[in-house]
Amino acid sequence: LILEEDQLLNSKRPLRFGDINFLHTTDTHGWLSGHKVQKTYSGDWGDFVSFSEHLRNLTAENGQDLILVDSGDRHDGNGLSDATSPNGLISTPIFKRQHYDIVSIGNHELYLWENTQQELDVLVPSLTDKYVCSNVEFLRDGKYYPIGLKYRYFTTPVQKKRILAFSFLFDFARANDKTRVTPIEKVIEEDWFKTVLSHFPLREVDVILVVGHLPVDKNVGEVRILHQVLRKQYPDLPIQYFGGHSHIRDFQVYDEKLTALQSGRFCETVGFLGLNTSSDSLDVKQRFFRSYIDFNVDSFQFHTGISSTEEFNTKNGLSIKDELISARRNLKLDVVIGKVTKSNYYMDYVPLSHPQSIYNMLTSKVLPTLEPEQNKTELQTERMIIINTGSIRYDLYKGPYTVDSHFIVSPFQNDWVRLTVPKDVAKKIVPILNQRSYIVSRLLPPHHRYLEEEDYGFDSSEFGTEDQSENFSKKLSKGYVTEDDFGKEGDDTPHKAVKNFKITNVVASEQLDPDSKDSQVDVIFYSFLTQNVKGALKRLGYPSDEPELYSRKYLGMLLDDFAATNEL
Ligand SMILES: Nc1nc2c(ncn2[C@@H]2O[C@H](COP(=O)(O)O)[C@@H](O)[C@H]2O)c(=O)[nH]1
Ligand SMILES: [Zn+2]
Ligand SMILES: [Zn+2]
Repeated sequence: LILEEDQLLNSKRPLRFGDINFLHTTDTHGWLSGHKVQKTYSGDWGDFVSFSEHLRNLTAENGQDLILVDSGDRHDGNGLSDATSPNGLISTPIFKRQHYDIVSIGNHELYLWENTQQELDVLVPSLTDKYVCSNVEFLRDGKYYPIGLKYRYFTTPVQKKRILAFSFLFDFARANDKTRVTPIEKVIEEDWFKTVLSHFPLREVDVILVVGHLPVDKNVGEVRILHQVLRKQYPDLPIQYFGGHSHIRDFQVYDEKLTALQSGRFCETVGFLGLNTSSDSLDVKQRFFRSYIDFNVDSFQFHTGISSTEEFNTKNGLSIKDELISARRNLKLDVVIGKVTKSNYYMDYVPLSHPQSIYNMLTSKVLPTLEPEQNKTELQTERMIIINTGSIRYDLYKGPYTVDSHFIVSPFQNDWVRLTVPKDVAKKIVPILNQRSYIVSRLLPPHHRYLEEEDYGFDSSEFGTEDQSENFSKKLSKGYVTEDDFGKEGDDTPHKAVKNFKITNVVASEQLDPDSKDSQVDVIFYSFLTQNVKGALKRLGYPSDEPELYSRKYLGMLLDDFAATNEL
């Protein structure tokens, strides 16, 4: 069948269902109301619930199971989750209206005790045995307790498959002081873990499921350690990992019966995994099928075969959509403060020096507006302001700049602190902070190449503006083109690939006089970076005291004020 080009333009890659099928979300970061200015990701949590309800019926009718899993990071990145105190107050109850079979924890649930408390008060009690945390515990009356269950052993409703599930967070060193994260290499030596493996021998288990908030790249780190233990204990069993944290789409084959799926970020993707457990003779591509489903109603309706929106919207889905509308209204998230008219500002679709780089815009226009709280007599005439690029969470698109915008771009309400150091020392701090990836910079799939600054000549046309060149693929909307261990057909919707430029760990706004060589400089940075900056100064042979408070007007507030009085 030769489809007309416009049909091809809107074509989607169908799902291939297995005995057991999974839907995976990760790093949703509060984006439950969808992306208002990006049609590709315009689906909201109500649409996702409608989609999953139809898919559960569809699979059950075919004698198959559908399992839903989420691997954490459920706030910090959108006003729906971050415009309340504690953040997540309104968004978590909406999140939990989705019927998950396994929910695990991300590092963003652990920076502040108030967020961990919310997991314990809201999600754990309502999810009961579905909240699984194998290596994170909380402190109560001097004793550590698991957050939820350390593992879950359950039987699937349709196929009656016996699943042994674990959930691991990466070796996170910044958890609040009332929680603790035990690295995987230690967990596998703990009695409870060994007891579970011996209590559920091969004959008692059909599938091992690991839902984790950690990158699942088979060539690096912690998952490989876990893989060796599980594969040894369950030599011939299908094992399925779902990972997160690095905000990428990726799929990796560890062996014929073990694969790992990562499903992006910010409600841009619903990861799908179809697993055939029935036959032993299947090769890996017959046993596993993966898809990265664009988080929008077109994709959801296509995969459920329901063309009418009225039929697609379920009762729960519609009620969640209504709840999202009233939540956004109550939080005033769509109240307009200013306008983004000049251009879109991107995190890594353009190099840092590009005028459309969001880091360029922030360091050149917004950070210089930061004013000290203390009297200026104690201050130096020159200063540099350092931010970590991981604190900037999303692009800023043309259109109204609203109350939601600063939560989307920079949700962290960190104070600014100050250290005064000689200029020649100050100028060496940023290069040191950029030497390692300890302040997480984006991790793209191993096949994906970052572009360097010198690759600047690429087509930097606006995201979403289609150039009308003859070539068919050029007419596709921009989006993910994911290359993984199964090739480049994993995205459910063909896109024209966006390009990603390498982004450093930190960037700085420098107001330094090139002529004054030996002056002292005020180095201003987020309180969040204190240990990193002090570590860099120590490496420079300039150990420092604790920094002083400079300002409590966090970046999101600076951006709001700038947008209210300037054209962005
Ligand atoms: N400036 C701040 N940056 C923060 C803070 N909390 C987290 N972060 C940044 O987020 C990434 C981790 O995000 P993830 O979604 O990949 O888990 C972390 O590496 C920091 O760069 C904060 O309070 N202030
Ligand atoms: Zn995240
Ligand atoms: Zn994370």
